[in-house]
Amino acid sequence: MTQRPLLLTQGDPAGIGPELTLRAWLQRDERSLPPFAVVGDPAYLGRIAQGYGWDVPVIPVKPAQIPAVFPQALPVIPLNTTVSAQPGKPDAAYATSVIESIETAVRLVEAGSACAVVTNPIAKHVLYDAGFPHPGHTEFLAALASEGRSEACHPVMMLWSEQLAVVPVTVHIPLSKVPSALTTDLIVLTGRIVARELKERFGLADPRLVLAGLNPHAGENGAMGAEDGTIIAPAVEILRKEGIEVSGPLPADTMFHARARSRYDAALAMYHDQALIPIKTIAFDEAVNVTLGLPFVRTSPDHGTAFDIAGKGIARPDSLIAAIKLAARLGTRAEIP
Ligand SMILES: NC(=O)C1=CN([C@@H]2O[C@H](COP(=O)(O)OP(=O)(O)OC[C@H]3O[C@@H](n4cnc5c(N)ncnc54)[C@H](O)[C@@H]3O)[C@@H](O)[C@H]2O)C=CC1
Ligand SMILES: NCC(=O)COP(=O)(O)O
Repeated sequence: MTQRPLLLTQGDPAGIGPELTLRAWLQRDERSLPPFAVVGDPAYLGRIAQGYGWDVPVIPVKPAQIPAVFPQALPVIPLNTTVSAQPGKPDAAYATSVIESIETAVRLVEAGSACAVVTNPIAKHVLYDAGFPHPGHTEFLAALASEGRSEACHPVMMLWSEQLAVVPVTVHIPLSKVPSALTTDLIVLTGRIVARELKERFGLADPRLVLAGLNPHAGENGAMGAEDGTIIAPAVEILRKEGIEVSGPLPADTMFHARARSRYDAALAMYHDQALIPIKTIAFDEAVNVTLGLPFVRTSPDHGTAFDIAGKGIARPDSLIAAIKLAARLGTRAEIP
């Protein structure tokens, strides 16, 4: 069996993605990383490596050449657009290259040339300035995956680590819009996808889910908010009837300590920060963002573009490396003989 390589996207060229990618390649042996290539601008990556004095030969390749090149050089699938960004100085002028990189990586994975996509961080506001219509990677990847299908993919964001896995049911929307966006149907759909993929992709025989409440004390019997009883509790009932092991709604403030975490495999949170604060507090350097509900594997580091430290050589590659390893593990299912 030959494992197909992974494809890393360029991410925002002014962020820490390029330097982390170079560092990951430098650590390929000590961290036992599978072969990967970047979809990016080889000249730009070469300049970043040179700026740090890192010995990273960068070689433009076609997908089939990645495994042979990877041991000696960082393989790069060249973009049509060139990049001349300055680390730490985001600019919407590079949005075309950012989007082209993601789209090319997805198409190559769909064509079977690679087994998974690992995205480097993008700054959403920079892409919005250039007219990008999707909230983030998660929704853009689902839109790309849905093209030509009769039914659109429903993407689910999961932040995963050995200690904790969390899923925000609503994602990149203002807090004020969360109560109206939260429906029993949305929670049930999310719970089904999480249960199915924890089984099929992560290999858990009987995944245990918990659902957080939305309000303090999960609503305190309705005195502190109605949604826990009227929207979340019915979703728990429906999922249970479908044979999924699930409990909740639980008060969110007491479900993330170590003993509570030992009782479930994934926690569904009702909004972005309810999910991401606990995992980034417990496992900032190890956690991985993985998109469920897609027909291909996509992972990403848990952090963003970190413009404040880009170009300083101090960004830690650990979460990107964890994302590469998880993508390889999940992508193994799609291995070719
Ligand atoms: N998957 C993605 O594409 C993601 C993109 N973002 C984007 O990133 C941009 C910046 O977001 P922020 O909230 O500032 O979060 P951030 O994760 O970029 O930075 C938060 C803090 O953590 C530090 N940090 C982040 N990664 C680090 C690393 N590998 N090593 C050492 N320190 C690190 C940064 O220096 C900063 O002080 C936003 O525009 C957001 O849209 C945020 C999260 C994920
Ligand atoms: N806070 C998580 C995040 O922003 C990741 O979003 P996405 O780009 O993976 O959709």
